[in-house]
Amino acid sequence: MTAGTMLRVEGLGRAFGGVYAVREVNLSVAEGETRAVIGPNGAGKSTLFNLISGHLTADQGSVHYRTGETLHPIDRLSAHSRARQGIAIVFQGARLFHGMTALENVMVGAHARTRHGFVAAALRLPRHHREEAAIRADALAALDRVGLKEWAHRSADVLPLGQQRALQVARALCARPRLLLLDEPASGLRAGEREALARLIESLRAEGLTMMLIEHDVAFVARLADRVTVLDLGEEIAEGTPEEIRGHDAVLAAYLGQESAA
Ligand SMILES: Nc1ncnc2c1ncn2[C@@H]1O[C@H](COP(=O)(O)OP(=O)(O)OP(=O)(O)O)[C@@H](O)[C@H]1O
Repeated sequence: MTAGTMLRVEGLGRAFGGVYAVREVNLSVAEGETRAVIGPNGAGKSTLFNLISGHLTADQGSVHYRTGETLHPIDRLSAHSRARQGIAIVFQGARLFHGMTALENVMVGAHARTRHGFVAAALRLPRHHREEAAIRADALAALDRVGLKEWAHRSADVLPLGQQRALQVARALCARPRLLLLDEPASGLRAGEREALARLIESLRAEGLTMMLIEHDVAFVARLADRVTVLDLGEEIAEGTPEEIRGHDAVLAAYLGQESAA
């Protein structure tokens, strides 16, 4: 069976103070694909993710996303609406809620997507109790999926960094995403923690979840990604399989340029 397209980005552009952070970017991500987005610092990777998730609005271009059988434009939808349609993002360096358990951290994320949300929760309406039980079950399932079930009732503050990242992924999974955007989930992790995260991403990939992943380590990318998009100065300079990208002249130039500037 040929997989359909999950996401199509056309001519996408966004400027800050007259300078393009993302410019004329075109890409398509297939259902079930893991797409890595790489590029030097300031290349526009995070901006691209925020344009897809709706946390930033585009100046130019469009984003189409699969709902049902076809792709639909989502440019006019808020981040909240896009999240409800299954686009989840784990922000770079996202924080956890201190003083809460791992389970509560996941549940707080899930409350934001419910129909009644905090108002019903605060008023303790009956419908809130039904929702609360459902959210709790979803949150426990998400923790189990990332290997943190044993930590559910422990304070999130004591989690090692690698498990904090897994907890962020659990929060995103609790919304039952169809497209998961991970912005540098491995940054700052030690080798063992990176390995655990790689295995988690591999397991989500094996489940068929469509993902986009920002990452600097080319070996990490080669292991996890089906295809790689390379950005430099806001523009897409290459796209291909990890093997194709590794030998690409423009990619090497972008990275070497960054090293010599550093
Ligand atoms: N909210 C903002 N206001 C002003 N400029 C911004 C804003 N967000 C991003 N930029 C600029 O847009 C460019 C792209 O930034 P972006 O964070 O998307 O790059 P990146 O590839 O994710 O970089 P890094 O690898 O360092 O995270 C940079 O020059 C950055 O300074």
